[in-house]
Amino acid sequence: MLNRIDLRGGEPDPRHLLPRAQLDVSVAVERIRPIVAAVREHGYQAVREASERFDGIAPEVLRVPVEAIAAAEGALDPQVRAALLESISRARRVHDDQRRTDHTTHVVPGGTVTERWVPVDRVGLYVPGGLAVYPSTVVMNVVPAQAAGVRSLVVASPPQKENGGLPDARVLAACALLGVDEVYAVGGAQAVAMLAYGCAVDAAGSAHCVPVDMITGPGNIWVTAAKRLLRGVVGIDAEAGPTEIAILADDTADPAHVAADLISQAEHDPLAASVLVTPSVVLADAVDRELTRQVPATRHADRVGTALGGEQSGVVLVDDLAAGLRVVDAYAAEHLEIQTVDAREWAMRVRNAGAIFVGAYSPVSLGDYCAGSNHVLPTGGCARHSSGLSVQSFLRGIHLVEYTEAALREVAPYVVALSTAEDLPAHGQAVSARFPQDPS
Ligand SMILES: NC(=O)c1ccc[n+]([C@@H]2O[C@H](COP(=O)([O-])OP(=O)(O)OC[C@H]3O[C@@H](n4cnc5c(N)ncnc54)[C@H](O)[C@@H]3O)[C@@H](O)[C@H]2O)c1
Ligand SMILES: N[C@H](CO)Cc1c[nH]c[nH+]1
Ligand SMILES: [Zn+2]
Repeated sequence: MLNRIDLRGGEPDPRHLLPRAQLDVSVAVERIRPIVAAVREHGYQAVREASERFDGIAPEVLRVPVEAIAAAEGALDPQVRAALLESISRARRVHDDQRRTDHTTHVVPGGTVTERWVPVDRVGLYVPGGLAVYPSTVVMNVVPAQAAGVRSLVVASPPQKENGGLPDARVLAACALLGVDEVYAVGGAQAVAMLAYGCAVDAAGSAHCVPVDMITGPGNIWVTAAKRLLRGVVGIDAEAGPTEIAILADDTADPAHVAADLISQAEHDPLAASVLVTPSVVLADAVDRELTRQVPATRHADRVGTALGGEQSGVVLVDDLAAGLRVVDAYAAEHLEIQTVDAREWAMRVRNAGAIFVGAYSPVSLGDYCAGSNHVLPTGGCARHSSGLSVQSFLRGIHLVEYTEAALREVAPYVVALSTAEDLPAHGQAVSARFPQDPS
């Protein structure tokens, strides 16, 4: 069922053997560029046109009334409420622990550098709502932003025809549980553009969205492309696009569980990637049989079949786990499961992954909802350089430089020497001007 890539008996560069999905973010950027330009120029009208085109509904009032948010919470299924509260409480425990304190380094007597951690002022949190709806992503965005101390939080999520053009009711309820009351019924690239550029008053006079400083959150290829395009206008977190799972497994892994985990992430998106890396042909064959059995029975069989059959998914056969480790490191998956003997030891050797799920009882779905970890994670190989969403994502470190007169005098010759070396003598002059009596 899965494409098979055989790397045994050699050491070819695995980066060329595990392609990502054919529609990549750089191609998508060109397609959404006109949407972003239109929102910048025409604001509300362009947002509505794009919503009509891509979501099939364009609410007249983009900002969700606070009464609708409260009503959604009131109508929330008790089981979903309990699950969301548990998810919030576990995520809070982890993210509260990530808070940073200011730190002062005494560089020399009289000379200090203090690092102040200052939260971003206003943040736009994207919550997907196309093929699936994501109340859990409200939790994963809002909890770290609140723990960081962000003052102004706004959520954007696509309008749903089934909810009269409002975002999904469970998404709204999750916002209510977390105390977020600024929510817009906008999705896709138009939402990212609206958050970045702001949006003037709408026909009803109430959709005034003030621009944000930063946009975080996951989304499909179009959302990810818009974040890449608008990076610089606003800050963004890592590119958290179509979901990926890689599983490094040996023949101790249960093939039914491996298959279930591959399917679980493939159900997000036809562009999702599910990759098994193993030295065991026996396991690979057994997983294939399990997929043949399980896929037709799964609710989103079509989407899952497309994702698993795409060139971005497959089984990679390797000589041994050490070779498998090199493959998963080169791939840098959003999620990496390790289902091997000594799983923790292998996990500790991994260099590149958004999050690592260790052993038979830590599947990705646990992390998606209730582990306490964050599920907004880098995709497309961005795990080589970026982290998942955390408190740190919402903080800026600002250096406070404080030198006394004596400390500046002591270092002045070095500043002058370096400014001369760079042919920027005014820099040195700005220091020596403070000590006119000193020999230069
Ligand atoms: N990496 C992560 O951390 C993470 C977490 C959760 C979900 N995800 C991913 O988020 C994505 C959610 O996707 P989704 O589609 O369900 O919701 P979404 O909200 O990301 O996308 C829906 C929006 O896409 C826009 N759109 C649809 N077709 C378009 C087109 N042809 N051109 C331009 N815009 C278009 C629409 O405006 C719509 O509102 C999935 O790919 C999932 O794998 C990633
Ligand atoms: N697996 C997704 C991250 O790629 C997160 C998620 C939310 N809901 C279900 N799954
Ligand atoms: Zn998931």
